Formats: sequence, structure tokens, C-alpha cells
Amino acid sequence: MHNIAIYDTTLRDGSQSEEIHLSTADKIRIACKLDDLGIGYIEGGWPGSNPTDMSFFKEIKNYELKTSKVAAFGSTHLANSSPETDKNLQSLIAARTEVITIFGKTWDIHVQEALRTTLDRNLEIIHNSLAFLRPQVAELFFDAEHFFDGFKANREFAMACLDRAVQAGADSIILCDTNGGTLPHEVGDIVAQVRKAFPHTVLGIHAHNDGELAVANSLQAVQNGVRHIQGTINGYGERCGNANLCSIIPNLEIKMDIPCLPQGCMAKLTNVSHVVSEIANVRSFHRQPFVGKSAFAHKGGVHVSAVQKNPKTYEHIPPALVGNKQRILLSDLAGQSNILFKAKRYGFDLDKNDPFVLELLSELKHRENRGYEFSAAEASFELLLNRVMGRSRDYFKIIAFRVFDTQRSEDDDPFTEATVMVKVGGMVEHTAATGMGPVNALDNALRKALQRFYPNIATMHLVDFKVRVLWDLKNDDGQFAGTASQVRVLIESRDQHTQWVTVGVHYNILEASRQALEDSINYKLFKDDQAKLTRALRDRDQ
Ligand SMILES: CC(=O)SCCNC(=O)CCNC(=O)[C@H](O)C(C)(C)COP(=O)(O)OP(=O)(O)OC[C@H]1O[C@@H](n2cnc3c(N)ncnc32)[C@H](O)[C@@H]1OP(=O)(O)O
Ligand SMILES: CC(=O)C(=O)O
Repeated sequence: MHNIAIYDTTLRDGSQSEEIHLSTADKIRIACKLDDLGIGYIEGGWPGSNPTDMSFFKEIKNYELKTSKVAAFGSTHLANSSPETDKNLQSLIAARTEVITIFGKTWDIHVQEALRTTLDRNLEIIHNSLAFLRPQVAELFFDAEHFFDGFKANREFAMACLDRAVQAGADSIILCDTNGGTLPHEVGDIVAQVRKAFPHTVLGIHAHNDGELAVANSLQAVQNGVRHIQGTINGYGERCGNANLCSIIPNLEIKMDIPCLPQGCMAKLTNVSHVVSEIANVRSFHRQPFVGKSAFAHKGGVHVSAVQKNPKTYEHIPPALVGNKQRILLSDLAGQSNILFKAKRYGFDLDKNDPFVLELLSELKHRENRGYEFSAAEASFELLLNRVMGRSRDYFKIIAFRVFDTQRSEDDDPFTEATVMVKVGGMVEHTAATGMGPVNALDNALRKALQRFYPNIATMHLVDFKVRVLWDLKNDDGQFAGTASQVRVLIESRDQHTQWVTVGVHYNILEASRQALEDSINYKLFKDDQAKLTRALRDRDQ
């Protein structure tokens, strides 16, 4: 099998995603990441579209890319202009890239209704645009927009468009499933026919994901002779997105034995996926195949027991190949194997049937039954584990708390104040604080009370607060409770070193928040003590 050229269009089609807006600096950071991953081509944008894209092409020249060539994207010239006068073609040349890609219409309905011109004129437009660009650039690609729909509607015309592009000197012809609705068997069949008609031309595929088939369609195209694949990191793109390169690359390399990145680079894929989602400011999709946080996460006790004997039992590839890792989750579906795995991670070497394991498992299942979710709140689990093992200490105890929420007049914002009474060792501290809402006020009052005893809590702060109503849990009398339902609060906190999540559950949202806050502070104090202890032992042993 030949190598496949990977052509990334995250910066162009990816930025056509509804929620994504990339600045020039964002684009440069992503381009450097893609280059480091070993991507063959990076489509930087449409220079005739906006100043950001034009400034990207200017700025990227200051970077020495190791593996990637930069491509500028645009359309064939307008129906009522000529290549010499067309602004779009001029700005493609002005971008001074090694590669230019232009898209042209190949579906008759688009020519007649979107361009409002004749089929013959469209053939001229394709030919003239490419022939004009040919001497200006090292590599010239033609994206045959809507090719699969065009082929099904009017085979002769769609093929004539490709023929004109080849005659005008295009190096690769990319067949686009622009509306993303073509099925894999249709892609295979049509690509095979094009392959036969153009045996000496490099063919490519650009698939959209409207039928959730973009990855499958791209692989099917490769099976039928395509040697160039376009796609985006995390599948970002117009509407439902593009073919996801984070799935295509490992499928090609691992399952189909077709190299497409420099040796060893595929292990960077998970990191690239996460960094790009950070830069694009889009939350990572946990269930994303290969690179998602849950891609190799095991929750069911049966699965956990088996993967510890041999990961192959429930993992389709070794996660390290794509830079991901196995995770073992905790929940009411856990068996002893889950507990043993986690306990080991936190420094306890326990055996199956150890009474501590059974106690922990029963406590875990009991709490999960009441709505706690430890797979999302590992810090609360670590505290519970250490409590059961007798290794934690009570840093403080909240004896009482009160929260007042008042609105003094119709136009005023609500005013919130919390008071807390905490016991630290033999001392009782009583404080009050205001806040932006009840949980913030409680957090502020608690910190104020504890600061004198534990100054290190000043370095932690709350980064996320999630409340979920547990509608499906029944009350003690077996009834669903409506607005008196249990709620689960998850609090994410961080300090200068790390980030952790704690959980609280109650029918009263403040009490649930109090539990999660208390665990969060306890975890910080426990973690700092552990670090101090480790340092002391290390100093002693030196
Ligand atoms: C399938 C794809 O994803 S293609 C990429 C789509 N991406 C984008 O559109 C993002 C960048 N686009 C832009 O910034 C703007 O649309 C521009 C600058 C390119 C053009 O802006 P405007 O001149 O205001 O035109 P507008 O966006 O309203 O309409 C597009 C024009 O291009 C024409 N056009 C569309 N495709 C082609 C083509 N392949 N060849 C020639 N002309 C084309 C349309 O007919 C329309 O012209 P008309 O108004 O004379 O009918
Ligand atoms: C070119 C392109 O983005 C498409 O046809 O979808």
C-alpha cells in the first residue's frame, strides 16, 4: 500500500464550525501543533475572505515548518469575471503558499441555481481558473465540490468537470461529499469509477459528517484508490463537521497498515486533539474514539476485572499508540477489581476479599445509590478510601451554618450573606461573609474561618460548580419528589499544582454544596500534608 497524504483543513473548514472563531495567533499555534504531528498539508484559510486569514499566511512564513506544506484555499473565478480580473484568484497568488486549492462546482443544480450560469461556462471557469494558477504555484489541487451528488445527478457533467481540471494541470483532484449524505457503498462505487477513468491522477476525498459517515466514507475511498485525505482535528467543520482526522489516522495506520504520519508521531494525537480543542475553546468530547477521555475508560466490574488480566479483552488498540491511557472508573457497577485498582493507585496494596475492600465497595454502592457519583469526583473517593483505611484526619468540623438571601428592593440585586461556626481541634471559630450567591458566600465564610489555622487554603479556588437534579431518585416513601428532589453538586477546585473534583448530595442544594465544599477543602489539606510527608521522608533518606 502507498502512503496517504493527510491534508488538514481545521484552520479553514474547521473554523466554519458554528462555535469556533480562531485569531491569527490561534491559527499559528494550531499550525505548529499540526506540523509537529507530521501532517502533510495545512489549509490555512481563504485569503480572499478576511484579514485574519491573510495575516495568517503572512505570519506563518516566519516559522520553519518541518513536515507541513501550507495551502491557501479559494474558489474558481466568479461567473461574470475572468481569471485576470478575479480578486479571489489574485489574493490566492498574493498569499504566496507552496500549495493552492480551489473548489469548483461539479453538480449541475449548483451551476444553474447557485452560480446562475450554464454548464459549459462552468467547465470554462474550472479550466481557466486552474490554468491561470498553474504557473504560480508548486502544487495545485482541485476540490470537486458536491462531486458525489453531482455524479448521481449527471454523471457525464460531473466527470467533464474533473476532466477539465486535469487538463488544466491540477496535481490532485479531491472528490467532495459536501452535503455529507453519501453512504459508504456509494462512495466506494463512485471512487472506483473515477479511478478507472483517471488512472494517472492522484485522487483525494473531502467528506462531511451529516450522515455520521465521514470517517467511514474516507476509509472506503482509500480502499478504492484515493491517496489524499482531507479532514479536521476533532472533526470540526461546517454543520455536523468534517471527517475526523483523529479517527482516520489511527484507523489507517493501525487497522489498515497504511502509514500517513512520520514514524512515532501518532502517539502525539491525543495531545494535539486536546490542545486544539483548548485553543478553539470547545469542550473536549469525552466519548470521542481513540483520543477522548472515555475512549479507554472501564466502568463495569466485569470489564475492569478482565482488562487487568489482559487489556485486549475490552480495548481495540493499546491506548498508548495514540497517546491516550486506560482509566478505571468507580460506580455502583464496580466490582472489587475497580476498588483494588484505585486503592493501588493511592498507595494501598489490598487483596480481593480484604474486609477493607468489601467495606469500601459496600459504602461506594450505598452512596452511588443515593446519587453520589465518584467516577466524576475522584477526590471525594480518595478521602473516603483514606477514611476507611484510617489514614485521614479531621481537619475541621462545621458545627453550624446559615445562609441569608435577601432582596431589599425591586431594583436591587439579591444580597447574600453566610455565617459559619467551625471547630478546629479544641477551638471554635465563628465568622460571616458575603458572596455572589449562596454557595460563594458559604465558601467565603468557610475560608475566612479556616484561614488562621490553614493559611495554605488561600492558594485554592473554585473553578466549576455543577448542579444536577436527580429526578429519577425516589424519596423514602417511594415517591418521585419534583422540586424536593435530591440534587448532586460537583465542585471542581484547583491550586497551583493540580485540579480536583468533589461531590455532595442532598435534597437541599446548600447542604449538597456544603458537603462538596467541605470535601474540597479537606482534600486540599490532606494533599498538602501528603506532599509534606513525602518531602520529609525523602530528606530523611538522603
Ligand atoms: C463547500 C465549502 O465549504 S466552500 C467554502 C465556504 N466558505 C466560505 O464561504 C467562507 C469564506 N467566504 C467569504 O468570506 C465570502 O463568502 C467571500 C469573500 C468568499 C465572498 O463574499 P461575497 O462576494 O460577498 O459573496 P457571497 O458570500 O454573498 O456569495 C458567494 C458568491 O460566490 C459565488 N460562488 C460560490 N462558489 C463559487 C465557485 N466555486 N466559483 C465561482 N463562484 C462561486 C456565488 O455564486 C456567489 O456569487 P453571486 O453573489 O454573484 O451569486
Ligand atoms: C470544498 C469543501 O469544503 C466542500 O466541498 O465541502
